[in-house]
Amino acid sequence: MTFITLGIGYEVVVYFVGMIPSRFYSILTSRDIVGFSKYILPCLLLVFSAAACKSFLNFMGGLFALKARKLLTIHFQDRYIKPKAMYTLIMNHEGVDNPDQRITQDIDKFSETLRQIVTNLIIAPVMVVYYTYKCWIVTGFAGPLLIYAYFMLGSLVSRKFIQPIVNAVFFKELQEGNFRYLHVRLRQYAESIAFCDGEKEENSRAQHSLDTLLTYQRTIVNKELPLKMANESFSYLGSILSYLIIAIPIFAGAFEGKDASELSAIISANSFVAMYLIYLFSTIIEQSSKLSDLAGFTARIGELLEALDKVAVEVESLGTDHSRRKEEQSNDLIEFENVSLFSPRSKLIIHDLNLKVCQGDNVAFVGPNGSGKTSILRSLAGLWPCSEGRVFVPRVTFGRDIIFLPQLPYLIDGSLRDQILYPNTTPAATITDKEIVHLLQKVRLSHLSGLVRSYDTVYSQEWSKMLSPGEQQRLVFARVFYWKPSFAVLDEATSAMDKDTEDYLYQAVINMGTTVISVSHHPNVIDYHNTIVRLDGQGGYTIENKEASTSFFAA
Ligand SMILES: Nc1ncnc2c1ncn2[C@@H]1O[C@H](COP(=O)(O)OP(=O)(O)OP(=O)(O)O)[C@@H](O)[C@H]1O
Repeated sequence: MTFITLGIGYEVVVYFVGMIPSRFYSILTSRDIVGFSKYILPCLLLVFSAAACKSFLNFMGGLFALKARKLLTIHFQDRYIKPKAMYTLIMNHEGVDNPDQRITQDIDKFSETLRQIVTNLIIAPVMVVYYTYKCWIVTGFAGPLLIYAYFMLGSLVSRKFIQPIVNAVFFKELQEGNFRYLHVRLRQYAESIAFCDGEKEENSRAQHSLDTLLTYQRTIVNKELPLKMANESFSYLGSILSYLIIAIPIFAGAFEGKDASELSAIISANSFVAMYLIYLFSTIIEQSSKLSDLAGFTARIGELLEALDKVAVEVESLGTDHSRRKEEQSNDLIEFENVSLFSPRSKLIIHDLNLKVCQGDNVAFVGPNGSGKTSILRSLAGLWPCSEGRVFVPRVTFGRDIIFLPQLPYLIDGSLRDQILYPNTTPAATITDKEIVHLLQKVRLSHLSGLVRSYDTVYSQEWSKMLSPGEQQRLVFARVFYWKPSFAVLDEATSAMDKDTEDYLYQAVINMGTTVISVSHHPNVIDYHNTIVRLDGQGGYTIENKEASTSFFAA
């Protein structure tokens, strides 16, 4: 409302500013010195009011863009960063490129372009009606009719040039995302690249990506040229049209009997009305190039929104599949019942897996690379749906019943305290300094106390520099000792540790009463498990335990 009020206020002031020349003509041609000096002050006031209104309008536009970005980004983040949605989107919807870029950049550009358009267009329709009326009073119906016909022609021409730009903007943003991702990866893998002397190759890849991006950018620049030419010609022709329109009543004899000074004042006042009406239409047409950008950003944001709608349905079906529990299902049991699983590329991972994991029954999944060990854990976590059968798991509340540690330790941007508490699902979860010292001792990372400034000092990328991969795995392992879950699912979570620490940590977790479900290639780790599930990579498996050993093969 403030925005609209300011806009209307500005237009009213502009109207009076527009009348200033006409008033001066009249004062000067009649050599009225008293009138002249009296008119200076209101004239200055009008000019400063117009400047103030325009500045505040711009300021409000800034706030509008900020609000639009905030609302949209929060909406997208809430739908994207939620259980399983982000993972499902990235895994199953590869067509939706760079969702991160759409959320962090495209929404911002969308809001900024929208602001420019809205600032110019929010009150344009009202003003068009008002100035049509004013123009009609002076020129009769012929003036507005000419201007409207002119406007229609202008819109048709610019419309023809907009569509190709919309597509180009869409693809340019896609390449923008790819280019940015390439640089993020360079930073992430700087050490590996340096070890391999891969800089030359990386440089040529970066160059290629930049070339592709610039080709699209160049396409936009090319396609904007005819649009800009049409819009500019439309604006300049418009100023001539205003004199054509004011000529109508003059030649029709409407101002017969007026002397030259009166006539020049009338021409000045009336041509302003016609000119302003044309200016309003030109402004509307000029927005077309911004509209094409806006349409490009809208397409990218809209596509993500549609994908998130589909993801919500997919996640819901995952949820019903996964968390259905038997009446008699106990909280101390994980059960795979006739589970068959395929990868997203339809590779058979496991056929008809039947396995009960009771408390104290430590299970290890073993098998060659790519045989599907992690995939089975994905079905356990509810990330992949089973094509047949069900996985029954205890209530999945992180830290109480089940905890997953992947092979790549995930360290957050935060303090040491945050690292241990992650993911801090319950606001009540806290840890004292004494407990931190104790946990660090437990995972053999006592020296970390000396490396951090305090347990609450926030670090981001420094974590990966402060700690080696094995140390990062140890730090993440501290979460198991903090949460003391019934089940710990460890997917090669100790693969980078030395054997001694690996043995020590496995022993400590089992002594704590936590049941471990592991994936590992290390024989010493496998020894800590009483049930071994061996995958053959073809969908078949064998189960070995202390009492007996059974074999199952894919049909
Ligand atoms: N997101 C995915 N899309 C398509 N196929 C996938 C995906 N993730 C895994 N796969 C396929 O599923 C198969 C099993 O992968 P998985 O990661 O479970 O193997 P793994 O036994 O844990 O291997 P490793 O011992 O190397 O860790 C692989 O052949 C892999 O190509």
